[in-house]
Amino acid sequence: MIKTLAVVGATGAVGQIVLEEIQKQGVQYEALKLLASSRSAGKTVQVAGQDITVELMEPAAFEGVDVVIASTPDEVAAECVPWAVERGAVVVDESAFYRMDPRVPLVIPEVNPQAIAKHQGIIASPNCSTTQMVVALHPLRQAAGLKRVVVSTYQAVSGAGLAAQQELLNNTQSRLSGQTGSAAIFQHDIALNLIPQIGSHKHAGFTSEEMKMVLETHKIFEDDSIAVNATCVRVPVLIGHSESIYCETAEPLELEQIFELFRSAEGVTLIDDLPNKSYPMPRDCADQPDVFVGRVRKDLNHPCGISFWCVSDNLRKGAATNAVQICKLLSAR
Ligand SMILES: NC(=O)C1=CN([C@@H]2O[C@H](COP(=O)(O)OP(=O)(O)OC[C@H]3O[C@@H](n4cnc5c(N)ncnc54)[C@H](OP(=O)(O)O)[C@@H]3O)[C@@H](O)[C@H]2O)C=CC1
Ligand SMILES: N[C@@H](CC(=O)OP(=O)(O)O)C(=O)O
Repeated sequence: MIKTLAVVGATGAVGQIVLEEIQKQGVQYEALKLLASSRSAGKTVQVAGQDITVELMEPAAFEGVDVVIASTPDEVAAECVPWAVERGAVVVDESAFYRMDPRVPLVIPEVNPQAIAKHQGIIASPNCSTTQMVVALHPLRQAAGLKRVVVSTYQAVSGAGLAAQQELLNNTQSRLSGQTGSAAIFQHDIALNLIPQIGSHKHAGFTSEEMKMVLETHKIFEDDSIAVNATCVRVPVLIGHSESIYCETAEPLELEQIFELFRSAEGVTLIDDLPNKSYPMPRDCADQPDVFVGRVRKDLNHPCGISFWCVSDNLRKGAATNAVQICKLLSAR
């Protein structure tokens, strides 16, 4: 049982789902604190039928807190996470800021729960696009090794926070009424459009989001030899990231074996019936905790090549659900 649990960024796109997931997953705590910036301090949020006032996040707010789930922008995490750790709390952080720090475990409970044991006060939850891909690849890798991954993402606007969802809705209304919409959160107007840029230029023409998919996959699987090549695209969908994944295992797998691996994998739901038009789509997968897989095919030209389609709610398994699962693992230790 956690004595005092603090949710930082409780008013954000991810933070709001964290509050739901805490109840859904049955996290046991004596007291719950909600923290955010001065923009939201003083507002009331309902959690499990109880009104809780949002407090200002400042160093003293972490006095007496045992566990923190933090969902803030990177620069805010950089400042506030040490405040909590210095006061003895363990922090599950959703931001990208600490993920590649060698002292910080980067954890997906279905894949590398053992990594939690090495924490020194901070445990990071991975990037949303990386999480769903790694959950889906894990059973294939366990059965036959993993050499190469080529992934193209179709990422929902909610990946960029609450304000981004409003930008899609406003700009779509504008377009439909014959006007042009302005772009504040995204690089271009996202309405009825696709933007092949998520994050900033990072390395050799790849964006920061694409490089996260490479580096975080290596860290979680503890294997830098896996060749990962990502192209990340923003699409005009509210919730649910989709991914077209091509991978090459070290040993060949039969198609029926691949289906069976997906069917029995923890956290994976297989929906694959093309003749009956049945496959995962983001609208159907929103609000669900799992990673959905479908359109599974063997490469016609390579014995170890496998193609599949993967969809998951970026705010749930991509963020809040994963962080709350980590919190449950922590409190069970
Ligand atoms: N959206 C997604 O799919 C995913 C997001 N993440 C990560 O989760 C984190 C949160 O993202 P998201 O919820 O989408 O973002 P939002 O913009 O929707 O929410 C941000 C939250 O952080 C709070 N915050 C901002 N600045 C401060 C501050 N100075 N002090 C205290 N609180 C502050 C906001 O509070 P206030 O109401 O006061 O502004 C709000 O609660 C980010 O690091 C993001 O990269 C990770 C995986 C997936
Ligand atoms: N960048 C992701 C969401 C996200 O916030 O990722 P990260 O936590 O790695 O910054 C997206 O926009 O869909």
